[in-house]
Amino acid sequence: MNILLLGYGKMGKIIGEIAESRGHAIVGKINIDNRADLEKLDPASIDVAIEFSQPDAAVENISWAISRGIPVVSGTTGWLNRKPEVEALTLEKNTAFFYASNYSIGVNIFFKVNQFLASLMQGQHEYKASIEEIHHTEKKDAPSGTAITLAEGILAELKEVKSWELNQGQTTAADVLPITSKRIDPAPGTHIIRYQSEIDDIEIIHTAHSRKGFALGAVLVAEWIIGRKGIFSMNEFLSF
Ligand SMILES: NC(=O)C1=CN([C@@H]2O[C@H](COP(=O)(O)OP(=O)(O)OC[C@H]3O[C@@H](n4cnc5c(N)ncnc54)[C@H](OP(=O)(O)O)[C@@H]3O)[C@@H](O)[C@H]2O)C=CC1
Ligand SMILES: O=C(O)C1=N[C@H](C(=O)O)C[C@H](O)C1
Repeated sequence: MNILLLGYGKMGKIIGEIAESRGHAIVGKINIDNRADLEKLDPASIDVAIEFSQPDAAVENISWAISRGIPVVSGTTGWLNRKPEVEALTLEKNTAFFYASNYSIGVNIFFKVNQFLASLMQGQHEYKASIEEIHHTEKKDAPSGTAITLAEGILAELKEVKSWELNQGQTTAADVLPITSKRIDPAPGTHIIRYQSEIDDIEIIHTAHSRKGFALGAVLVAEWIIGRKGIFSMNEFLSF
């Protein structure tokens, strides 16, 4: 499989290594300073693009590939208000777009555990729910995309909670789910869900030990998406 890497930073580099170890070829490594190289590539020779760049570059990168009929696997966080645009372009060009805020299998199991726990907590009004996420200091967005997905899972189950907000320690209303973002090197990604009451606390934690799980997940999805058309997420990939 010929893979174009849109974004060749911390994630792009590990994805490239894992893809090559699985027998794939990397046909382009695109960063902010060599975007002009895109025009030297033959789109017909690219099987899939894997996009891990940065929030303000994601739509341009993804649209470049989709508009040439190249399926895209995207992991960039912090741009999802524009996801409908990308999805419409995907359908118009009859290609494929896959998005996940987190490609690690462990986190996707954690998403399910989070939603199940939230369903059990529905109606237990003495508990206050909160989320904490910890990442390295180079991270550009807050809260993390994973924390937002976790918050959406909780909001779907806890009827008394109406919205989430980025919070750095202030008291929040009972119907608001606070998300605290901490930036501590070299944390690859830790997410903690807490339900706290006067009597006890319940916590579930996912800790990534490296970026390998995110990168391997993205490569496995890139292998899976070949030949598919449409809009996909980890739910389809993992058959959850
Ligand atoms: N979904 C998931 O599982 C995961 C998602 N992520 C997300 O992936 C994204 C990338 O993370 P990470 O690799 O750690 O970040 P890095 O900052 O290490 O890498 C981002 C890369 O994108 C490049 N870039 C910036 N602008 C453009 C542009 N216009 N076109 C092409 N490339 C560009 C940067 O280039 P330059 O260095 O020249 O500025 C940099 O090399 C983040 O949004 C992060 O949150 C991260 C891990 C897992
Ligand atoms: O920027 C990162 O590093 C990560 N970003 C993703 C996110 O925002 O959730 C996934 C992972 O936690 C690492």
